[in-house]
Amino acid sequence: MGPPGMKQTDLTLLEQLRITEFEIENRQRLFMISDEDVRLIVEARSIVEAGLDALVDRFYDLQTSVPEIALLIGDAETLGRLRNAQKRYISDLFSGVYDIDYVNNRLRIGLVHKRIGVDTTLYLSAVYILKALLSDLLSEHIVDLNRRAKTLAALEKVFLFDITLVFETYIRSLLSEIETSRKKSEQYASSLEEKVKDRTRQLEQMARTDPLTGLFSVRYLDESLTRYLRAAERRLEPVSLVYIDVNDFKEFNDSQGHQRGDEILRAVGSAIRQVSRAEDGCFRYGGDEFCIILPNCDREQAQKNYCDRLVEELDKAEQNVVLSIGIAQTGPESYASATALIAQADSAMYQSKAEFKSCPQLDGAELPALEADQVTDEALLKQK
Ligand SMILES: Nc1nc2c(ncn2[C@@H]2O[C@H](COP(=O)(O)OP(=O)(O)OP(=O)(O)O)[C@@H](O)[C@H]2O)c(=O)[nH]1
Repeated sequence: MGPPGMKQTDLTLLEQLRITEFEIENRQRLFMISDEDVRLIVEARSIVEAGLDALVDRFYDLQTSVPEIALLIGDAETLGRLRNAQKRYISDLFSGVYDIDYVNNRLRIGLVHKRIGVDTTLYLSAVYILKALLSDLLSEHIVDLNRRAKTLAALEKVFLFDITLVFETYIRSLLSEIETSRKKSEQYASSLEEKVKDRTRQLEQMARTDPLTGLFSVRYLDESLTRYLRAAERRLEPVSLVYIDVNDFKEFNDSQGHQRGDEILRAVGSAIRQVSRAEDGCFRYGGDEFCIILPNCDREQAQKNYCDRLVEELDKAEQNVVLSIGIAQTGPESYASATALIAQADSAMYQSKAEFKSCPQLDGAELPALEADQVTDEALLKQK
């Protein structure tokens, strides 16, 4: 083919197949077509011209008697065109000029045969019949046996020369069909691969997300927290884990219905998203519980910059919802495991809840302050 970007239709058949004058001469040499062969063929021309119409009629009588050939030819007009083309071919054959034009016409025949679906067996049998008819005609008129044999041998060589050209385009056109379907199946495979990747991404996203709140699902909490802890350890930064539980959530469900319960959980989720930074990890732990990982954040900052703001934010949407919140900090001196940190934050949350339950009329500000060594992690109650 030509330079990249060039279309097949920009090139002639000869250019596509790289058949040059030199290549034509080379082929003639390979089939040993000598000047004498060409001369003998040209000398037989008058015999052929005189019998041309009858010969072509006979040829098509034989061809159309084969049902599959008659079907391929199809109609009288096509048959008429084929007769003329065949006459031109025989005239060209006996002109003795096997140049670029001649070759180009032969190549075109291969292409047309391929296009209309003439298989190679039918083509070869037609060549055989034509050659037999021409042999009969020439044998009838060339009396000198030696000359007759030489003329028929010369004809044989030119026929072979022609057949190779026809097959050349035939094969090339088959190869380009294979190439086209290979490209198509490659495209199909890569589009399929893309679809599978997209779907996998979607499924992963779905698996990672809690559908009700849009926060991350608990399934990834351990794995994710471990990653946060490793990163914090490398940078010697503290990490805080905030454990949140909705107080008396069951009551909302029981008295106002499950849908109302869902609405509250969504409101908590949305308040969490509102106050979280992009680098925080927000998880629904299950039921009415939530876990937030705050990287590079100590307990005090978690309380002031996160928990207080979260309570304020939730208050805008739900005035009667109270959260119990526990905070556990780890690092920068030493680092707890993910499981231990979750357990600490959970127990801090429980302690805070217990205090709220024993003294529900107090709000957060009035709650007795917890001693730092009283619990591993400070328990906090956020109450409105
Ligand atoms: N509406 C709704 N309810 C849920 C969902 N998941 C869990 N629950 C319910 O949430 C309730 C949680 O109740 P508990 O664990 O007893 O907690 P609580 O009522 O908040 O009690 P305390 O934590 O002691 O204040 C249960 O009744 C669950 O059935 C959910 O996705 N939607």
